[in-house]
Amino acid sequence: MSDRGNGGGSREGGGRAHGGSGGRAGRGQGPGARQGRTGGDRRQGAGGNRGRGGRPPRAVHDEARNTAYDLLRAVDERDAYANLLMPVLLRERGLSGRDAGLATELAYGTLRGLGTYDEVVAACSDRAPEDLDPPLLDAIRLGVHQLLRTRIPPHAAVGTTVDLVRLRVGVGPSKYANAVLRKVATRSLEQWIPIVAPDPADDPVGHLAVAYSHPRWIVTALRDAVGGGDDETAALLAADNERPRVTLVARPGRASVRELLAAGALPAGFSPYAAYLPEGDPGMIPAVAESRAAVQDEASQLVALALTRVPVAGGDGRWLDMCAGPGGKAGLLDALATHGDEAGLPGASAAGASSEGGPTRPVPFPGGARLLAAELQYHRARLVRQTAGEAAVVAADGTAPAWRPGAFDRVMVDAPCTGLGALRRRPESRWRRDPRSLPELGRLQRALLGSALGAARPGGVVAYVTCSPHLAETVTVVGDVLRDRGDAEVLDARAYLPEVGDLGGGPYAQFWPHRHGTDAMFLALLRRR
Ligand SMILES: C[S@@+](CC[C@H](N)C(=O)[O-])C[C@H]1O[C@@H](n2cnc3c(N)ncnc32)[C@H](O)[C@@H]1O
Repeated sequence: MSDRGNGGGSREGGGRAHGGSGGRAGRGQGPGARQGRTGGDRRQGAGGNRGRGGRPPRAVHDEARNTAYDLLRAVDERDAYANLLMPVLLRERGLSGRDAGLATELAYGTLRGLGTYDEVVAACSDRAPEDLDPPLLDAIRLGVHQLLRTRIPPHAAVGTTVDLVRLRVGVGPSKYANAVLRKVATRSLEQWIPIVAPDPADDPVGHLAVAYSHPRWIVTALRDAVGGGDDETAALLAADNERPRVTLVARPGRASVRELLAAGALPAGFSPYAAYLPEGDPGMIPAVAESRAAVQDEASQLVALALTRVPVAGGDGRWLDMCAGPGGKAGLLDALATHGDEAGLPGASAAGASSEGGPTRPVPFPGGARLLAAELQYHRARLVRQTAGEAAVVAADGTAPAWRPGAFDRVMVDAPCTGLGALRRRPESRWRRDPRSLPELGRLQRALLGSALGAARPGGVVAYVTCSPHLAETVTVVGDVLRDRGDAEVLDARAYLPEVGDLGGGPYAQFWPHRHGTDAMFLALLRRR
């Protein structure tokens, strides 16, 4: 993984294990070379795992921890996506129930927290984490996660990690891991943070980066976007470290929230088509298995719904989703276009609101439209076909449109972005994102939004959406495109989401994990003049 990029130098704290004079520890070096670098720690391991007569006992194979470890190695060695690989590993190894839950929690928690953990490791060793052999470092991180963020007893956290290192890395490194972890175990996470993180008075961003395990540039970007100071930034970063709840969408005309509730889901807070699944495999719910319902973040549902609620005068039969793959929003838009917004809005009616309420009042769409879903990548366009059954789906470049200008009444452009709004979902992604991708993404975002406005007819509506709150991808893009084109006006997106509060100062709507429990999704609604 690329960059830990944290807040800066650790301050001296708990006694460091003596790692000797640098050099990489690991399989390449004989264990003898490393013995003694761990501070000459001859004491019994904290796991009590030294056998009689001083000989180490046979390490115990622990399938859940081994699986978590293999996931960490795959993420590091071959850039695997944790949330795609983990289900495969669990299936291959026959892990289910508590073991599957443990393996997943340990792997994802370690990936999220490693920015903090590496600073603690640095304070407990005279070798910098980056000088350690990556397999050893990953195992130690797994142990630190168990010590500092789980209820696993310290002796078990240390003992099982030492066993893991002995089995998977070597006997010498296991002694080093034992020494480091025993030092880590002398303090709680709350006690380590003031020791290893920069002083918040001197370096607030650096402090937050270490305390909440985010790269520094992401802390800066999120702090600018949330605009609420360090306390609110801390709440946001903390929410990024939580496992997101599983939210389902019942696609109108195909499934109902009632059906999802009957299958064990709970009522949702905002979207009339959402339900929360507290536990269990969503794929076991018939409506999900039959693609009538799906897993979809509530903010993703609401931005699609908001686009359909803006009244448009004249015809309203042609909709476009310009960046549709893999098809989450297209699946909902397709169902809304075909069957209408069945759930409706309190106090609004499809018949009267448009004429009586003026052009800004939200209106439930009555149905009878057709969606064209476009996606650049052919294999992702195929996925859209599975979710958007009534839509026409094409593999097409939205910046070089195959459709006539001004052909659509409503256009969704859910632009490619850094994904900083969905860090909760992809545990390793914060370490892989690169701020150097922003200029190129910005060019594409501007081109796509310009093209979306070109595709909308005068009076038609465009939704510009990103799963990132980064200002360079949100307000800056919209502002630049509006200034250059001069043929669109901004609507107050919040007016089309009356069930959601706290969406910011407008006219855009910004969702937040710590405020809404959703991804940090951004929505701008624009009307073509
Ligand atoms: C943020 S994702 C869209 C997610 C999708 N709306 C959903 O809800 O499932 C952005 C998508 O835009 C596609 N894309 C990138 N450049 C594009 C272009 N020039 N034209 C059309 N699609 C493009 C990407 O392949 C990616 O699938």
